[in-house]
Amino acid sequence: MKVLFVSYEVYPIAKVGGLADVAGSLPKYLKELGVEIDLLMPFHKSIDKNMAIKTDENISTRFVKREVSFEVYRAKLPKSDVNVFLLYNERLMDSKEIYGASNLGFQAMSFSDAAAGFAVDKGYDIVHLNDWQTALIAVYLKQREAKCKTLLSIHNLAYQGVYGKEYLDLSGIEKSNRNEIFEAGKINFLKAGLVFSDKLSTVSPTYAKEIQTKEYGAGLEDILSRRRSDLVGILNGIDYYEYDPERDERLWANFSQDNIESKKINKSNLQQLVGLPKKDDALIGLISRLVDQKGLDLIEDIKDELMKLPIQIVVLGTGESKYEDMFRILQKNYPEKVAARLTFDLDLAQKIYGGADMFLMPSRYEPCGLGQMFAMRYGTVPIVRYTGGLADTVHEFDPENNGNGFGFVDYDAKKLLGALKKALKVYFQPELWKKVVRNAMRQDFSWRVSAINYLSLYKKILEVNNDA
Ligand SMILES: Nc1ncnc2c1ncn2[C@@H]1O[C@H](COP(=O)(O)OP(=O)(O)O[C@H]2O[C@H](CO)[C@@H](O)[C@H](O)[C@H]2O)[C@@H](O)[C@H]1O
Repeated sequence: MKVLFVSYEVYPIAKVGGLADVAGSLPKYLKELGVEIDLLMPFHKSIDKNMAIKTDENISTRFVKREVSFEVYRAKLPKSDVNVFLLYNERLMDSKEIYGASNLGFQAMSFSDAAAGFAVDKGYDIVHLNDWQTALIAVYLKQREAKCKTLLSIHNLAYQGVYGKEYLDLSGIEKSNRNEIFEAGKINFLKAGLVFSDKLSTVSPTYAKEIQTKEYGAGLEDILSRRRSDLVGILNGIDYYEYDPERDERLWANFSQDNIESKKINKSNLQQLVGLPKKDDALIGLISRLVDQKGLDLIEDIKDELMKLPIQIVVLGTGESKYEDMFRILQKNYPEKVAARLTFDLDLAQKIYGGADMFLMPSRYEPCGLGQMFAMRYGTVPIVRYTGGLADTVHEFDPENNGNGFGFVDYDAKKLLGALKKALKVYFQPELWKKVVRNAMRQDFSWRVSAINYLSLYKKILEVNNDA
């Protein structure tokens, strides 16, 4: 079985958020299961030119109205045997930011058209698409009458790639394929993928159900519920080789379930690094894109009450200025309690996962969420809103000492405060706290199980193919 996994982000080559983590790890595990899998991504301007070798191949668009030619580069996914192909066009890749191109819509469309050609030329059986940026591949494959099948994975329904009519004209999408993807004068790239892909998946079972409702469907609930028999939720995993508290060189001290005490060394070093006083207060980490999805307005609502609790907060994130400002001001007003690092820093992220006591993720919606999984792997207890993948991975610590975290259901700031207080109560009983930390560390969030689920899905897609 030959699979082409297509993504705009692949860790460690280019990363903005969780999509990169998935694309940089799932293919490795599928390869171990015997799938012949290659990655395909744009050669973003931010990527070091020396990491890949230029091949003598070029691949051109076939449908988009202004023909675009891409040079094909080749590399290996670091620490693996997985091939990565990168498509480069100097004019289209004109920004150091992954999503900063002057014409991102046209870039994504041209990349998708060329990617469809690449998949056909190389004879892949399945093309695995990820999010709106690659969703048009399903349409272009259909227009090529290609044999290969498609799976579209939704990592975040809120980003859909919606563009004006001129993009529909530019796209070269045939009239017969336009019906559902052109609405109210706009073309919707993600919807095109939802209509034309053979199978659909999203990154947790709960989110798969939620997105069929008006509350979470972001306007696409109808097509998603119509296609529910083709839609599955497969929980993301994390890379257990790359993220291992026993070996992680970014930590000051390594630790394991049997040696949780060493985690304290990381805490005090982290406090020093970010300029917080060394105290026994609970150190809460928050690592996130600072956007509405992540429930940060709940923090804003209770910030004064929060500052009265025996806690310190270390925030690492970039995003909307209203949230960056909120944390900047909190740090200014409470320098002993809040450290805000408004930057993108993978090294600091690991130090926070390793050194914090708790990890805060009060998301409004969360397709899967990786932050809480990294946190648990490093013995950092999650406090979450039970939605999407957070509901599938975090379970309330109870009087029988079962459970790996704390949370709340209603999207309500007081409920968040209540969850934090529950966590603090346990935190100040060190023997009990060790139990919840151990429970969190004992979870298996590796790709082991989920990769097998993807493999079964690939097989199912090909069975459909053979029957046809
Ligand atoms: N400033 C910063 N510095 C360093 N690292 C930072 C950072 N800001 C964020 N990160 C890292 O980016 C990743 C975020 O992943 P998440 O899955 O938690 O959310 P995201 O919304 O990006 O992903 C979307 O896609 C993923 C993958 O499917 C889904 O899990 C998720 O629910 C969905 O919203 C984590 O690895 C985190 O450590």
